[in-house]
Amino acid sequence: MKVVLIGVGQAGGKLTQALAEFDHRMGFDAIRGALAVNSAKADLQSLSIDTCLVGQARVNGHGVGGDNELGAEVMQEDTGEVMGQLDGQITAEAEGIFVVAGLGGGTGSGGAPVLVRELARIYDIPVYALGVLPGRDEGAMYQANAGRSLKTLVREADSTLLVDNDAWHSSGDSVGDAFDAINRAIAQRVGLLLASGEAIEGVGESVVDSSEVINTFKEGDIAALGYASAAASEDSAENVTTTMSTARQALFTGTSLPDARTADAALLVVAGRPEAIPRKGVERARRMVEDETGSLQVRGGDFPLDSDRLAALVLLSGVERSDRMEEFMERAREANEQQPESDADPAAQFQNDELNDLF
Ligand SMILES: Nc1nc2c(ncn2[C@@H]2O[C@H](COP(=O)(O)OP(=O)(O)OP(=O)(O)O)[C@@H](O)[C@H]2O)c(=O)[nH]1
Repeated sequence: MKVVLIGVGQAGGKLTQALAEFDHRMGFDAIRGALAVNSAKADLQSLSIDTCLVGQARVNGHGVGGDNELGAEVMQEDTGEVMGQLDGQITAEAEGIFVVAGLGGGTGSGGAPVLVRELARIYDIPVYALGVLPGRDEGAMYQANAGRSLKTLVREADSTLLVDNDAWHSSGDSVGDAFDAINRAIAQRVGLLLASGEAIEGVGESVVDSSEVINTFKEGDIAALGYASAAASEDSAENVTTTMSTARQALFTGTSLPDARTADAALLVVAGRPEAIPRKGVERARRMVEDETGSLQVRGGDFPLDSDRLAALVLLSGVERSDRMEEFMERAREANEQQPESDADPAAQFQNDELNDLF
């Protein structure tokens, strides 16, 4: 699936860069453009992808300090500049746009929904959000910001693929190291999903194509992505059990949103050398995903990849009823009530009482 990525805020920019690097390193070429947008100049300077500074007139390159209403406002004011920079990148071959952001901060949290809405208005291709939920130990402001941002993203985006920072615990010795490890893990999963939806000439019908990814996303508001891999034998007949156990692991312990299991639709992709992928195993694993998610719309297919391992990717669409989502929304609602009354323009993007009717 050929996509253009737009990272908003610090997490969004770093994740976008990690995705572009993974895509390049693997030789996939699914990512046709990558732009980082931020109100903090310093955050953009450390990136090697294209960048766009917004809100200079308001915050003079210093960021919005976790104020996501201000994040929404600066994006609104400078949308034209961002769109101008995207003009040459979103070409006719692009099949989707991903707006990537950490939902707990200011620039990404407030700016991403504004950008998604604007992109959806202008382009005919699907506009997705890739959003990072703050971990449980992050403060009330982060939870409230993420709740408000998510509320708007769900309304504006074709689908919101959520990644929970709590889904990966890293042994990195600093917060920066831990984030880098999380970003690499996310880039690998999302990068494989995007690449697996690329039409590859001369391969069999069982190979996943971009319409299957798009149609799976279409079935729900919030999506999660599971991943696991294992060493494989060269002979596909010996890999039936491995395919089943890897798919189970991807679904039960490897999702980007812990506990996400019931879904409205799902896509199982088994990646590895074509001669090592057992057809019977893929079909059995697909039926297992059907049983476990309770969805009757579970697509399955292969992704030829030159690797000694077999990997299973499970895209789950419509996971808003998961325990983690409900727990997060409850905390976001509580945190939102504790926030001081907003003095922003009532027509502004976020309204505090909106959270009460989420989902
Ligand atoms: N996975 C991941 N999460 C991150 C990273 N950096 C920050 N976060 C998370 O993202 C949220 C904060 O968002 P940032 O992207 O730092 O903030 P911002 O959008 O730049 O907004 P301001 O700094 O307020 O202008 C928090 O919940 C962090 O835990 C990162 O590199 N990777």
